[in-house]
Amino acid sequence: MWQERLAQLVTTCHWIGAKGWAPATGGNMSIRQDAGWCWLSESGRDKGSLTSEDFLQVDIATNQAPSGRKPSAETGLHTLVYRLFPEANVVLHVHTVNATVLSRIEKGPALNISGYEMQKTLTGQQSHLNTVPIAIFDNDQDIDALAKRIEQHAEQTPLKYGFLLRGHGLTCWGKDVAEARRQLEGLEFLFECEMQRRLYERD
Ligand SMILES: CSCCC(=O)C(=O)COP(=O)(O)O
Ligand SMILES: [Zn+2]
Repeated sequence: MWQERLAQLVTTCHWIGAKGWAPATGGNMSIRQDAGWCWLSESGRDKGSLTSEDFLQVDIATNQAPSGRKPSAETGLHTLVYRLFPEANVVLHVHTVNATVLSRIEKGPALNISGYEMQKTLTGQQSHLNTVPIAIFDNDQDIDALAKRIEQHAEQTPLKYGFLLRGHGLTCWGKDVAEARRQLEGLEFLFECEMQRRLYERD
């Protein structure tokens, strides 16, 4: 089961690379194996040309990789998602221009998306009239501290779909590769719309 999921993830990484959403080794991707383990992209790789050999098994509770190779520098954010959301089986982190810039333009704690038909690409959303908040966290080179901050925030305000790291990128997830990929593409489309709207409306 997880082997098939990993093969699908590799295909999705190539798609992400072709989109230009993981430039210059940016981004990282993972799948859940089971309740205790996940498979994460190796740190420093070009994420657009990964093979299944470039994924390392990681303990979700401890962030340790038995192989001794170095999983993503942002492993702690992937394992946090797997701990917070038992239904999440795939995590995608990308460095798109829209996520990077919009998360800086928006100074508040969330990007509120409303008024777009494409919101319905996000699981459970049925109307453009709803507001979908995507939380934004200030970036931090200390991933343990960042993960703790996100975890504390999530205790008060549940996260949905993903979160933005200010000036850094988007992390999103899904129950399977298809859902994570659809939501990534949907969010990126919505971010592009919001960038353009703010440019033209000077919001
Ligand atoms: C190369 S961009 C800086 C690190 C980063 O934000 C990222 O997403 C890639 O880090 P990794 O260790 O997963 O290669
Ligand atoms: Zn990153």
